[in-house]
Amino acid sequence: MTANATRVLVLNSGSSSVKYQLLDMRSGARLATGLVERIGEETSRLVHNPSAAGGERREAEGAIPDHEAALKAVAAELAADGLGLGSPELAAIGHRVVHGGLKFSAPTVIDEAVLKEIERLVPVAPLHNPANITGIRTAQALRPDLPQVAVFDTAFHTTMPEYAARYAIDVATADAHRIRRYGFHGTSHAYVSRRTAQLLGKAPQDVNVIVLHLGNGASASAVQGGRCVDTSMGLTPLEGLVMGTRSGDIDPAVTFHLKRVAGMSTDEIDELLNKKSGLLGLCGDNDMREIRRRIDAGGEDGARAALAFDIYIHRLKKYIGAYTAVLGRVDAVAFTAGVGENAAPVRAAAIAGLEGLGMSVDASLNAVRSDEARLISPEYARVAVAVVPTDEELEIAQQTYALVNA
Ligand SMILES: Nc1ncnc2c1ncn2[C@@H]1O[C@H](COP(=O)(O)OP(=O)(O)O)[C@@H](O)[C@H]1O
Ligand SMILES: CC(=O)OP(=O)(O)O
Ligand SMILES: [Mg+2]
Repeated sequence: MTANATRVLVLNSGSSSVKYQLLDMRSGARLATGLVERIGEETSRLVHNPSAAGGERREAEGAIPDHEAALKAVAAELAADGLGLGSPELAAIGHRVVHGGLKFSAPTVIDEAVLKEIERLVPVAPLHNPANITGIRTAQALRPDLPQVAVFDTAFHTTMPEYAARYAIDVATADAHRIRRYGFHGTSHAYVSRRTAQLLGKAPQDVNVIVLHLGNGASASAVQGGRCVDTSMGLTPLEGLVMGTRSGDIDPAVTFHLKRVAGMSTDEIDELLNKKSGLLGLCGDNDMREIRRRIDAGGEDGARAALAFDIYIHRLKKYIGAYTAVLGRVDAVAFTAGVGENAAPVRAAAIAGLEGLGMSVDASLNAVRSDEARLISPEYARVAVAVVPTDEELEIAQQTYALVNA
């Protein structure tokens, strides 16, 4: 790596999307940001924004069949602005990797052994790890000389105490198959809990925060003095909150029933719970904007959307209550990710009725639209309620750059 290599490209490959950012770590500039969504459909869309590097924002629609094609399209867009992967200014590529099991509690330079371990974990992150592997392999082929770094969603949760991480099942069976709670979205929970402490003017070690990461995937975590002590996702990103298309918590016997009585196969049940459940399964929509629109329109259709919304909120409230008990003292509740940052009605409904826990939301502060971290609780409130935009890409870039310069 040369002294001029101060840039990091971050790839956040999801099940059907790739988000990316090119950052200059010396100046802090985000030279390019972008997104490929609906990969595998006819209507894939690429949005590329190199405005910080003086380029023009571009949007293209058309079929992008898989993640490899998506990454090649991203590489071509970057190259068109003189920001291509061939640039000598590039120091490293940082990859979000969703499942790192117990092996990886820190960012890791990727070699064949690391890739093999990420591959071994595919059965416990079937929507995510395959996309992450494709991202890594494609980037390696384009720049074999460059360090590629994996930043794991599970890393932040490795501090969970054993009594929070273990399921109450036979220990020998659990250990033989490494069945335990790993937790996900850790990069976001780490960033948001630290940023919340900063917003309160305190050091992370002095603050207890409940972080609610509400995107398409959603998870809650209890962060005590900067360390994660509990989180809602488990062996896989299926447990916990109601999500866009995932059920979150259910009685595990539902799966036996679906198999024995409904005659479904294991793969069909997997698909049902991961892709056809959650808000989508409940009302036919997984986008909170559309759900709010239907509720506002009223009628029978609105009532169906309202029930889905209420189920989503009820689960969220239960986790806020549970993590209040786990933490003992809560200094802040922080809402983040697509729904948490944008959906004021979700924040209002989740906190409504929690005055007994010292939590409330000021309606006019909650209605403000902003990209900044901000408080939405009234001044007198015992617990701060905050909206804190997450920045997984910045966090991944910083961890990647620190590792390759260590
Ligand atoms: N303005 C908005 N109002 C309400 N919900 C929104 C808004 N913008 C985005 N969302 C929600 O955020 C979700 C995407 O969140 P995001 O954190 O980007 O998810 P992911 O990273 O899992 O793809 C959308 O599916 C939608 O439900
Ligand atoms: C782990 C996980 O659920 O990630 P995402 O929200 O990106 O689907
Ligand atoms: Mg996300």
